[in-house]
Amino acid sequence: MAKQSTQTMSGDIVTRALWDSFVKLDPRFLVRNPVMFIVEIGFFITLVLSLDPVIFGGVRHPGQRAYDIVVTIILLITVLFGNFAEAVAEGRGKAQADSLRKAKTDLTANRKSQSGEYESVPATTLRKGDIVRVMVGEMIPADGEVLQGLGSVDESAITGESAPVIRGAGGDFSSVTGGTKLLSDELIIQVKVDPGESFLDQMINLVEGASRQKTPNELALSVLLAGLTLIFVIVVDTLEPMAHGRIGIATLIALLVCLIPTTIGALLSAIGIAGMDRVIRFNVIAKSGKAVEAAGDVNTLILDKTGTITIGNRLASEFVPVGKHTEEELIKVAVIASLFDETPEGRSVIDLAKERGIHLAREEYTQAENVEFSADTRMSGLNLADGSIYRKGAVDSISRYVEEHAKKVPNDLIEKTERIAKEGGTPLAVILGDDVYGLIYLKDIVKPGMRERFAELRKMGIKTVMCTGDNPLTAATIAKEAGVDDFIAEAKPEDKMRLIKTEQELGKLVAMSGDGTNDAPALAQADVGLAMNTGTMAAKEAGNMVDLDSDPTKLIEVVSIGKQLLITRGAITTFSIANDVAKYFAIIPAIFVVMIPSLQALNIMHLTSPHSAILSALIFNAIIIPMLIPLAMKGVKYRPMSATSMLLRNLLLYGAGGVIAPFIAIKLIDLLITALGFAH
Ligand SMILES: Nc1ncnc2c1ncn2[C@@H]1O[C@H](COP(=O)(O)OP(=O)(O)OP(=O)(O)O)[C@@H](O)[C@H]1O
Ligand SMILES: [K+]
Ligand SMILES: [Mg+2]
Repeated sequence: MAKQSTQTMSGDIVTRALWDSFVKLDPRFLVRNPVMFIVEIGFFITLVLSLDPVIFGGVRHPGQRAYDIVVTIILLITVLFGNFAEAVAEGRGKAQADSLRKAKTDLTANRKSQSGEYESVPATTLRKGDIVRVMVGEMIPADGEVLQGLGSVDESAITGESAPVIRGAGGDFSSVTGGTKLLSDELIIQVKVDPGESFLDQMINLVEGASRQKTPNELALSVLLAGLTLIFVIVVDTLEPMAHGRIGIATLIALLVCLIPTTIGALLSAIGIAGMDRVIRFNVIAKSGKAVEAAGDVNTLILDKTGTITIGNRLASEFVPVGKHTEEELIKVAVIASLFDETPEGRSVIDLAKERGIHLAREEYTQAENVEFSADTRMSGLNLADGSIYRKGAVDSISRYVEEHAKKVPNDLIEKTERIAKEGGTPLAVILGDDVYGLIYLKDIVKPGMRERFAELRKMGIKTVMCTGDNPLTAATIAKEAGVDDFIAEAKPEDKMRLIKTEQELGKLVAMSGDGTNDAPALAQADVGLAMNTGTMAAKEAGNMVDLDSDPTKLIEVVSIGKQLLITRGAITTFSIANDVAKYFAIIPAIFVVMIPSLQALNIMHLTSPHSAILSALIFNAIIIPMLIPLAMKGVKYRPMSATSMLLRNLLLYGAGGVIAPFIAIKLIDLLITALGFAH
């Protein structure tokens, strides 16, 4: 979905946004944005004045109606520009929602009835708990979990990724999404959602902004802006009697609009929407704007070792016998322990054994009981019908198992384990019964460029913690090589949870990624929980973001996007307020020089007339909004650096820029309208 539309604004989006700018003039809608609402009220007042200049009393000046009309038009344009900014930001999401809706229409399902027969029903009638059968070539009718079967699924309607993915019963690849297509085999699926709550429905709501609520930060900023607005309303109101009617109502309204923070008021929601949109274009679904903001504030990043920091394709590269055992004996035991182990590690043991000339047929072991690998036991293997137990697993888990049977592990086990671990490899101990035969050396390498990325994160002030089920020595080697700040080894899923809680107790915001059901509690506990799309339903429900590409390293980019959102908002707020202050100095002297001639000394801008000063400022105030739309949408260019140097740099750039820009622009506009003869 997301990848196809990389353009910032397409023609369709702009046309729709232009129309929406007028729809959004509805005061019932605009009242949610106090700053722009005040501008709209000002517009209504000057509109009435344009019709009857003395409706509120006072005397009619020559040329006043023309002036009032011009002010009215500029005020209307100001509001429209603000609406346009928001509409453009929403536009891309709406276009995406339209294409997602197409994936939803008119699906039928084969639902299992009471009698056990399958009957064809519309997908919209499916309920949580229903069982459906999907045949090759059919669309999967609802979100659910595979109960039976294994097949490849085309998820491009949702992920935009054309390569099919494998989905099957059990394990962490069992969840399927409604609206995707089964390309091979047959699946029996249990429906996990009621109508309207599906992943696709949620995505449509999200990209469309229908469920968008102001985030706590946005709310705080809105209150601040409303407060500033109120102050200026009071200030301008008290000016009125001082001016003894010499300053017209339209001028006072124009002055007010110039002083209140219209720029950030107009762009605030566009910045937030664009931030979520950037995440979506990155094929990550953020369930709320709050999640994206939290990503920007993250202090601690928890990352898995295998597959995140390392390539993750851990392959067996050596068999290391211990004690009195030979390599051949070791290989045989290792192969039996791996016969039905479908993990990459398990398959690679079989492959290496074949290279060494040892091959055993699965068919001879159909009576055996397969013991799947789990992150809790950190072992896998086979129980034969004759009662013999074959296992391979983490050396500490295996050692504990052996010692529980009152046996001692061979003396050379520790020394050989250390050798592998110090090289950054994962040692797996292999046992038959309680007898340790030796080690499998699993090789894994750190992904290229990891060191640089962690250095960037450090510059942003983010601590990275590697969390792994591997032994402390391997963990230390990989941690050093990759350049993470800290690590925990021999970690079980619940240790991640403990780590998150400890960090949070220190006042830190924590981000993590995960895919398994046992990651779900930690994903829910983390401030940013990025669930993999291939993961279980529980994980996807617990996290506040879902990565459609299932790439755990994306957490790093998500944090950068969040930071960029916060920085963009800060930069435009600084610019907006600096602008307003500068406008104050530019136009106030020009206006009051009429009343108090000694103010002439302050009139450094030498604008043609009070009216042209006001109009120039008002025009600048309006056009700065569309000029900043691209920045609001794309975000301020972000370089990793510490928060303080970032703050200083932005204050300098956007603060100083915001002070200087209006002086130059207003002077230029004043010259232009003077040249055109509108300055009176
Ligand atoms: N297929 C397997 N059979 C037996 N033991 C395994 C298997 N795969 C991994 N192990 C062992 O279990 C340990 C824990 O594995 P787990 O997948 O939980 O963590 P990890 O992959 O080492 O680290 P990370 O949490 O970074 O992914 C591994 O370090 C390894 O010693
Ligand atoms: K303003
Ligand atoms: Mg793992």
